[in-house]
Amino acid sequence: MKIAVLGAGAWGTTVGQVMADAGNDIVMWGIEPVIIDDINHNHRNTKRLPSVEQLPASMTATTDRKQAVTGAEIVVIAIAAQAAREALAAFRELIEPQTIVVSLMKGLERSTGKRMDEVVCEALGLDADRFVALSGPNLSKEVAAREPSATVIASANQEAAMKVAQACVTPYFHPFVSHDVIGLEYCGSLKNVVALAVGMARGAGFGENTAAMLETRGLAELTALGEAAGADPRTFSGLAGVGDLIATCGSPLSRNYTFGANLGRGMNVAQATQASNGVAEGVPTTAAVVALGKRLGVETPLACAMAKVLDEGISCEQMLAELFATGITVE
Ligand SMILES: NC(=O)C1=CN([C@@H]2O[C@H](COP(=O)(O)OP(=O)(O)OC[C@H]3O[C@@H](n4cnc5c(N)ncnc54)[C@H](OP(=O)(O)O)[C@@H]3O)[C@@H](O)[C@H]2O)C=CC1
Ligand SMILES: O=C(CO)COP(=O)(O)O
Repeated sequence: MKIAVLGAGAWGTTVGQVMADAGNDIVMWGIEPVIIDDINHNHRNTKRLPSVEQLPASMTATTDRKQAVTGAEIVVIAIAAQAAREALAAFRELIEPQTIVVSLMKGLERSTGKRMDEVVCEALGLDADRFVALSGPNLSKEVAAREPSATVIASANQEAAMKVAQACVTPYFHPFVSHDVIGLEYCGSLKNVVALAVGMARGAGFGENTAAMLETRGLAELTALGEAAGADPRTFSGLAGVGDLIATCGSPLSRNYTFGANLGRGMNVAQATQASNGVAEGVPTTAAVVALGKRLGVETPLACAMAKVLDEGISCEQMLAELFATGITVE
C-alpha cells in the first residue's frame, strides 16, 4: 500500500525504510528541497540520516503536499513536535477521509501543554479512531541499521493499530499493540526530560549510581503524572516506558542525552542547541511537564530541576540538589 511520511528527518526516514522493508511504497514529504532531491536521486538522506548508504528503491520523496498524501492509506507524522500544529494545518483538507494517521513524535506542545495525539487530531480535524501513536526504545541509527528492535503501537481503534503494526513488521522490527494512547504519549515525551538530566550527570563526570537514581526517580515522576492524566500505569513498565528510558538515557545516539551531556560538560543552552544533530524534544517539553504537574497536583522535582537548568543555567550539582530540596521522604 501507499504510505506517506511527513517529515524527512532521522526518524521519519528510518520508519519509511522499515515500512518499505515491510513491502509498502513510501512517499516522504519534507520542506527542504535538498533532502528531497537526495532521497530521489541518490537514495540517501545525507543530512538527517547519514549512516544509511542506500534507502530502498520503493522510497521516493516530494515537497508537494497533495502528491504526498493522495491515495495514502496511512500517513505517518515525524515533524518536530513544536512545529507540528502549524505544519499539519496545510494538510487538513488534503488527507483523505479513510486514511489512518500515525504520530511518531515524542513531545508536549509547549504553548498549550497538549500531547501530540491532541495536537494532530485538532490540526487535522481527525476523530480519535483514525489516530495511532507509535513509540518505543527506537534510536533511529540502530533501527536504520536493521538491528533488532520492538515498538508499541497504540490506538483507541484496535483495527487501525493492527493495520499500522502489519505495515511495519519486519524480521528486525517487532510491533506490539496497545489501547493506551495517553500512556504512550506521556512515556515518549517525558522520558526525554529524564534523558536530559541523565546526560547532564554523565557529562559532569558522574557514574552509574547517579544515572540509576535519575532514571528511577524520573520513572516514578512520569508514571505519577501519566496516571493522574488517565494513562494505564502498566504502560510505564513496558517497552515504551522503562524500555525507552533505558535506551534514551543510556546512549549518546540520543539527542536528548547528548544535549544534557553537553550542558554537563559546561556548554550553555544556546551552545548545546547549536551542537545538536536534530531536535532535542525534551528541551521545550520540560516547561510543559512542569505546568502539567501543577495542573494535575503531581510533584515533578526532576522536571522542575531541569527547567531551572534550561531557564536559569544552574549547574549539574545544583540540579541534583534541587531533587532533594524537600528533605527526606518515603520512596
Ligand atoms: N531520532 C530518533 O531516534 C527518534 C525520534 N523520535 C521522534 O520523532 C520526531 C522527529 O524526530 P527526528 O526525525 O529524529 O528529528 P529530526 O530533527 O531529524 O527531524 C525533524 C523533522 O521535523 C521537520 N520540521 C521541523 N520544523 C518543521 C516545519 N515547520 N514544517 C515542516 N517540517 C518541519 C524537519 O524538517 P527539516 O529537515 O527540513 O528541518 C525534520 O524533517 C521527534 O518528535 C522525536 O522525538 C521518536 C523515536 C526515535
Ligand atoms: O526517542 C528516541 C529513542 O527511543 C530518540 O531519542 P532522541 O530524540 O533523544 O534522539
